[in-house]
Amino acid sequence: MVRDSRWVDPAPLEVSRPRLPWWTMLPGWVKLVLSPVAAVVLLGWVGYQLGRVMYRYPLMLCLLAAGWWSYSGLGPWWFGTLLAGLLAVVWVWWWRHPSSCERFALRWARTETRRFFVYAYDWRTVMRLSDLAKDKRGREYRPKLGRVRAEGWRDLVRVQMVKGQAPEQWELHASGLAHSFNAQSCRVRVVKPRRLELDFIHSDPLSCSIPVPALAEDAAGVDLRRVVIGRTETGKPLRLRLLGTHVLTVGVSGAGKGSLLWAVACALAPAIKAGQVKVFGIDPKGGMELGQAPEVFEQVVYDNGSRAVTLLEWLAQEVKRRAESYRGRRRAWTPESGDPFLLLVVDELADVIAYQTDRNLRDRATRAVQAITSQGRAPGVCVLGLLQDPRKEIIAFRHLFSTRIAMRLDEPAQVDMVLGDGVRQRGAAAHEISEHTPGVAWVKEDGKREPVRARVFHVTDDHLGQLVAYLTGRVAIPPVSAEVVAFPDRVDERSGGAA
Ligand SMILES: Nc1ncnc2c1ncn2[C@@H]1O[C@H](COP(=O)(O)OP(=O)(O)OP(=O)(O)O)[C@@H](O)[C@H]1O
Repeated sequence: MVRDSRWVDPAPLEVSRPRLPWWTMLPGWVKLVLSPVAAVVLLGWVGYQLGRVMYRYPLMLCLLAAGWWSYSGLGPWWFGTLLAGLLAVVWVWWWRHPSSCERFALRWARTETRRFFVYAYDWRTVMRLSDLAKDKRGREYRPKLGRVRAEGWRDLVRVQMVKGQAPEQWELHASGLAHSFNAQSCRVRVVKPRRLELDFIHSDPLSCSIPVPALAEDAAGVDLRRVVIGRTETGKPLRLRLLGTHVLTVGVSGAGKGSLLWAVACALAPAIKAGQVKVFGIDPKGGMELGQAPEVFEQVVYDNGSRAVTLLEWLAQEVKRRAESYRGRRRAWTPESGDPFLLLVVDELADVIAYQTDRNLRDRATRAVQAITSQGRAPGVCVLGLLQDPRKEIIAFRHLFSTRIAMRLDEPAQVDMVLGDGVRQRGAAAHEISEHTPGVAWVKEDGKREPVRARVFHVTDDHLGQLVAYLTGRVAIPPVSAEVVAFPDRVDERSGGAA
């Protein structure tokens, strides 16, 4: 027997009604009149797509056409012979002249294959799964894949963002994008409104140390706006500005801060010798660093006590004196002013302005450094401060250093403190610099959006010997090489001794 026989309304039919394109509703004669226009538009679209493919993959298309022609026209033997001949030519070219082979053949081939098999192949899936594509009213808005350039160690991929997107969204997804496209890391750079360039990094071009070049002879070649102290990851010289700026370098112990300061000294050597640049130094570590070549300095102090503070206060006075003497005559220091350019190097700045236990000395040192950094740019005085700990309690006036260099650091928060907010998200991961690559650093100048990754020259004791010889005119004494004596064999403790 049926117990509950009440009538229940059937569920409404839950299927979406098919939507026909608008033009199917047009009357037949209108379709007839418009059909030539539609055919022209269709042909134009097909031509545009074909042109795009030919523009993106010229090498691949030429090779495919030549392969098809030789295989079908000449037969498999000829095809195999021509292919082997082509490979042999490329190999010999690469062997005899690798740079031109790389530039004109390998880079093209690599770019087209990586574009096709890596980026174009997976683009749609990766955009959807990373939430960078949007679905609105049944229409998908997907970022467009633009130009790809494979340089071997990195792929540069241009992207056109969808409307309403911000580069910050891409920065948040950078790590996921790197994994999706099998890269070690991904950096996001803004090229122009709506256009981004993604750097997919595959290997580190700065993994080998870079020797310091021979000392220049001519002081006229020293440009204080572009002092070359290393090489960037793109192979260009790393140019550090000293005139009109102050430089703060932060890195853990062993990050290579010493190399950086000696690379600056080597680059300035002709100007130091000619008296156009005078370098002052404070090394609170008892001279372990600056004491290696004291001849570079006009005056150098090996502690953080009253002598260091007196030097700082003298420099602060000099800044004021110059500012007064230039008043009404010139806006900023130039070599024609008659004064030398002054560079103050403070190794472990924290020891001078934070760790000094005598409060009076600490306050005087802090006031003097603040005075030099806030007023010294125009009168030709520059501070190069080296530091291990960038916290606010250690240095509250980081913003007065307009060039900041982050060498290897321990934590991401330290990178933000040194380089400023948002720079780490753009790729400047100084906390990920390997301990096996001392001297690698991220350089950020105020006014330039993009940080630069570079490695400073490796300055060895030999180079320092040459630098001292160059400045003093004395013959360089090669460092004494020690003979390593093997440990004696372990003596049995029971028989009366231990090795
Ligand atoms: N640019 C470089 N290229 C290759 N090796 C380097 C470079 N700079 C430094 N090194 C090596 O790294 C080690 C540490 O360098 P350095 O003493 O300059 O570091 P640091 O940051 O000054 O350390 P600390 O703060 O303890 O003085 C040294 O053995 C040095 O030879």
